[in-house]
Amino acid sequence: MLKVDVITLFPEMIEGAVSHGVLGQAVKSDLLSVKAHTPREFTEDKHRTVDDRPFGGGDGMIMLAEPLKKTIEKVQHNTSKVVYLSPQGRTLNAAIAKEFSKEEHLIFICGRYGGIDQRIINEYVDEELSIGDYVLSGGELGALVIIDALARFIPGVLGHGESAEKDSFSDGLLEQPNFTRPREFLGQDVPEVLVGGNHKVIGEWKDKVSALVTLKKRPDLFREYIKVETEKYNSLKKKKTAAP
Ligand SMILES: Nc1nonc1C(=O)NC1CCNCC1
Repeated sequence: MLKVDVITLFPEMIEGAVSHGVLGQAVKSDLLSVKAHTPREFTEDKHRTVDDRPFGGGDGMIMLAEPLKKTIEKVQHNTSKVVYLSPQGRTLNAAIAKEFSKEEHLIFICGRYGGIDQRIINEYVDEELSIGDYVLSGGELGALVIIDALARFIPGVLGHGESAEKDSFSDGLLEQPNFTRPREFLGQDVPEVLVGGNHKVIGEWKDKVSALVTLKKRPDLFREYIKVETEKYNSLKKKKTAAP
């Protein structure tokens, strides 16, 4: 079972978010463990200080190294992967979420204020990860986005018949449009093919429309998809011609 420890000044943000929906069910079913830890537990002064002014001046306070060190060392063991949420990291995508879902133990460090002391990054952080090119007030929402995205790749988390492999982006394409009852709404009908019951034809329709939606909305993704599929085809062809 993948174990996730989140180091945050606001543990209730994490605890609340992982107790609902798909994530809540995954935790309840012991498919995933998510625990939050605050560096304030490891402060010794009466104000429970976790930040201080940056050397060299500048805006924003910096999270102190000592309470972070103690919190990390409380949860860390030899198979831990320590991830710091930061705009300076590589940007999250489905492939990274899938990669992370295979880890044994993830520790997410959520910075607040201006960030954390660089010596913590140098000493403990295996990877910085960003959820996008913008600045948040804290790393907690980033950690939750990653936890939600990676959970979908853990076997058993999604319902029967559902699979993260069919999610948008997982096969490199956006998802086709979805419909449910009624058959007609606001003068718009459900595509006939989807109510025809022929699963082969429905699957072909979904694949075609998924490619068309991607071409229209994300031509960059579509170009990458064509490149990957062409490489797969060429490699298969090479194997066939090489085979005795
Ligand atoms: N973008 C981001 N992806 O992950 N974290 C991000 C972020 O903006 N973190 C803040 C940076 C300034 N200090 C508070 C946290």
